[in-house]
Amino acid sequence: MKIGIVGCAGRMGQMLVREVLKTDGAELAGGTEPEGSPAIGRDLGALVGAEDAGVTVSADPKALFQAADAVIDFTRPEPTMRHAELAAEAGTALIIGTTGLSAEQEAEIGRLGEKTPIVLAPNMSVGVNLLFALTRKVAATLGIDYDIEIVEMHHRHKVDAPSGTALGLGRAAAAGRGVALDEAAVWAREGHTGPRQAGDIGFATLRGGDVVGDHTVVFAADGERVELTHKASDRTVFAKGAVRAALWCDGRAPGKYSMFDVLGLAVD
Ligand SMILES: NC(=O)C1=CN([C@@H]2O[C@H](COP(=O)(O)OP(=O)(O)OC[C@H]3O[C@@H](n4cnc5c(N)ncnc54)[C@H](OP(=O)(O)O)[C@@H]3O)[C@@H](O)[C@H]2O)C=CC1
Ligand SMILES: O=C(O)C1=N[C@H](C(=O)O)C[C@H](O)C1
Repeated sequence: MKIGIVGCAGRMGQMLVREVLKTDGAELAGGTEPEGSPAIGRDLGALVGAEDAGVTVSADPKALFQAADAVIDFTRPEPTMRHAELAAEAGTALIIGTTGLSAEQEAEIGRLGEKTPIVLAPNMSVGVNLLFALTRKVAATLGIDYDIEIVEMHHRHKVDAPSGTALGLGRAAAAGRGVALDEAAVWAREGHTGPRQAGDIGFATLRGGDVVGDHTVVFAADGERVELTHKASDRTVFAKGAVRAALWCDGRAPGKYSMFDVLGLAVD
């Protein structure tokens, strides 16, 4: 399967290039970066410190979507939306790891998914997808007496908050309680906030250093506390999940899919 990487010089882009190069059944179709990037014209293998791959970085996503069977996108919301349009036009599968998408943008991706398979997931690691399922189950089991708080920490370069994964954990907790996240979420606290309201789902965001991605869901009651934690120490876990999703799209019917679909995890 020919796989293209948009944003191939980014932190995740480089991991994805390396992962495609070492995956059986996957071939690198090319990569893109924005116009003016110093990476344009460089061999993709050399870009990531590997042997020459025989394909170069371009600023032409349209050509990449025409050449590839699947494209993986870990960039920013605006280019991701353009890439989703190109995927739908070319009938190329698209794997989206970009976070910080608005509800409207996610809905538009759903519409474009009617034309081609699109996998959209805020976290492609197996461990975090299991954590989504566990969070939903624990929230449903423990009930309203257990206050839910979601804490995440990421590296100093991250531009969106809370992380896409923290939002996903919030949605899972809300689903376990049978409520909508928007009605329960407390995104941050400052000043004289008054006491915590029963049913709130609180978020706390930490940024610093080179932290790859830590997430904890706290269920705090009188007399005890349950904590579910995932810590990513290597971005390879996300790249492996994304390449697995791209291969999973081979021959797949159009649709908007999640990593639960790719991993065969059941939602109950
Ligand atoms: N779903 C998951 O499992 C994970 C998701 N993420 C998400 O992935 C996204 C990227 O993260 P990260 O790799 O750390 O960020 P980086 O900033 O390191 O990488 C983003 C890359 O995209 C490039 N880019 C920007 N605009 C375009 C464009 N129009 N065409 C092509 N390339 C473009 C950037 O180029 P330039 O720098 O020149 O602007 C940069 O190289 C974030 O939203 C992050 O939250 C991250 C890890 C895991
Ligand atoms: O920006 C990152 O680095 C990460 N972003 C994703 C998110 O927002 O949840 C996933 C991972 O935690 C790393």
